[in-house]
Amino acid sequence: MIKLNINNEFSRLREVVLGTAKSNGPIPLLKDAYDPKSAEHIKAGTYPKDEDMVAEMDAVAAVFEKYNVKVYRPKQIENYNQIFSRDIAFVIGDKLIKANILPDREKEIEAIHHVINQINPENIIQFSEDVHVEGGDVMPYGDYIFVGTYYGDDYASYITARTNMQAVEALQDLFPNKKVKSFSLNKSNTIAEDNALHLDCCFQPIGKGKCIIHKEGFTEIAEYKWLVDFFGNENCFHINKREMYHMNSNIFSISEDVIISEKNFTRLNTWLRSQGFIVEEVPYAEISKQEGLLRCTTMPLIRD
Ligand SMILES: NC(=O)NCCC[C@H](N)C(=O)O
Repeated sequence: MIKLNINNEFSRLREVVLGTAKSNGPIPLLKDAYDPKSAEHIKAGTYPKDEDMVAEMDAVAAVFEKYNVKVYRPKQIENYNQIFSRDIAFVIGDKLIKANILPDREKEIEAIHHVINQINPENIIQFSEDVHVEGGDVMPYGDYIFVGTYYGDDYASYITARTNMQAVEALQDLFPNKKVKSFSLNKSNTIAEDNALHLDCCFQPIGKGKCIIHKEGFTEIAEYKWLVDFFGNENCFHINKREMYHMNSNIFSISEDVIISEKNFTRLNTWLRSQGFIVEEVPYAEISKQEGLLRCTTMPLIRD
């Protein structure tokens, strides 16, 4: 049995699901892209190749091995994108919530049944169909659960809006003892620099009471300020539009002190080291072309 335990983004990691890039199938048609950064690379002829992404994910697997973290991989579905495990399900406390994900991605969950079968069925939750939620938008933080969403009436017109207010309510009902705090994120179906696809694309708490944050990711300045006050401005690493585009907030913590980060994130990695973090650098620039990075490709099951 897997004894789920996740209450934040940075306690010592013990077990995790890491996606796979082995068989993504042919380059998608532009009309089938569901995020603007993938679309940009389809148009430019620079869409990432499976073998390059496999090599990048192998580098992450090697870091997990170094830190004795148990890694589960999805079973292969031929010609299907299974890179971003984060979004298909997520763990809060001892519960695994199966995401009601974008229909284009709904087969991904089938490929982790060998993991789900090892979890007490009482701890597996599936919300009703009207509840849209993807794991990239959900972050437990002690007594809080932070949730990225989009408040606009035009929610349905954004393929980049993946978590609705029904999800915020459903999470509050499921965890009555936690404070569920929602954040409305700026969306763009066409311009990647203006699109905070998920909360983890513009914000992430890390160890030592710090966080990474991108102001323009938030539609409500008051909600952005709430986070800055909550962490304290001196503990916030502010990233600009370009850094958000490259997904600097989407690194991944193995513990309070150890962070896996992309090797080209020079400004971020220098700051992290200056704050006493150990930074394990990996190449992830090819994965990044699909508008996801390290947090997106991992789904933690057990932290201390
Ligand atoms: N948590 C995340 O931000 N996941 C990235 C998902 C990227 C994928 N191209 C998508 O649009 O669903």
